[in-house]
Amino acid sequence: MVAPEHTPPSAWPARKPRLLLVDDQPVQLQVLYRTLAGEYQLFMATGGEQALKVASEQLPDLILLDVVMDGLDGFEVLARLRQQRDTADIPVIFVTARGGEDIETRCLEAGAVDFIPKPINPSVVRARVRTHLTLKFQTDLLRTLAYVDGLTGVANRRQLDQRLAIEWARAQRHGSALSLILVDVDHFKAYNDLYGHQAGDDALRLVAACLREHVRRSTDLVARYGGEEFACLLPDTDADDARALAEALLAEVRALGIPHRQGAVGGVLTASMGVATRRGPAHPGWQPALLLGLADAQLYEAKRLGRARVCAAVLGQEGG
Ligand SMILES: Nc1nc2c(ncn2[C@@H]2O[C@H](COP(=O)(O)OP(=O)(O)OP(=O)(O)O)[C@@H](O)[C@H]2O)c(=O)[nH]1
Repeated sequence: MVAPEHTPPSAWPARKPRLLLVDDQPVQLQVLYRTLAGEYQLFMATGGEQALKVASEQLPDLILLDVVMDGLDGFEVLARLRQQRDTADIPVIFVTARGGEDIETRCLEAGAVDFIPKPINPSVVRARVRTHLTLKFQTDLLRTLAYVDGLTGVANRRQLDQRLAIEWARAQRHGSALSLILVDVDHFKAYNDLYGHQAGDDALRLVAACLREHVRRSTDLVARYGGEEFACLLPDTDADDARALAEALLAEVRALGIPHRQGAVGGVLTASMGVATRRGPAHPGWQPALLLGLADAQLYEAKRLGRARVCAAVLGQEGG
């Protein structure tokens, strides 16, 4: 059975999808507006520069872009959208009067997902917009499933490994600092045994949210590293700052006040932290695994010394 047109496919978000309509002729914009108003949240631009500005401010789900415009034309706008990280993946449908024979091919080769000829047929526009939004939202969903931990909503191990490789290469290139905090919940097996697996899951969600709330720089990453273990990747963060942050996280996790009768201290759930920092000039033999290994060794040391504490070490020359 075909779903009625007003039933959004399941990958669609609960909010109204956001469309940016771009045409330098107000009459054409109005036609598009009348065709799509109601079902979508619409933004409009009457030129290329304005389109780029609105796109980066509003991050629409889909852009309907006129090809022939004064100033920046549609091809230039699309090329610039692709150069910006935030707008690079926004699908674009070109809308244009039939030009030369190869215009459709040119539009698709430039990276547009589709091409709609003017004068537009409203039901064709609505159908194509719907199709491309569905593809876009399915892609978003797959990306989320591939890179986000299902239980806690923070990054998963795959995302951590990829970001660590990127940040490691950057730190080596610039000789900049890169820190990693491994956070492991203390006596978590006992917690599960005492309070049940469901309560264990809830506790992991609370700890993840706590880490995310306090690891705040836009370049930082909080990830679930394994069962009851998390990682905080901190680019451009030297040993002292990383240690201070780890101490703060230690206090914040404890301050959650999650009761744990067999916890390490104070009858509440705590975590141990292992911190590793790389600094100074690049060393050709160094690999990201070295930073992970060092953080892991520090975590082990924190556990060995009685848990609910921070241990830290540095990879690289002193004062580098
Ligand atoms: N509820 C829940 N438990 C999990 C999850 N992942 C791992 N665990 C549990 O976490 C526990 C980890 O136990 P251990 O590795 O022995 O560590 P621990 O009991 O925390 O002891 P220390 O780390 O030495 O303080 C195991 O019982 C796992 O089953 C999860 O997603 N949900």
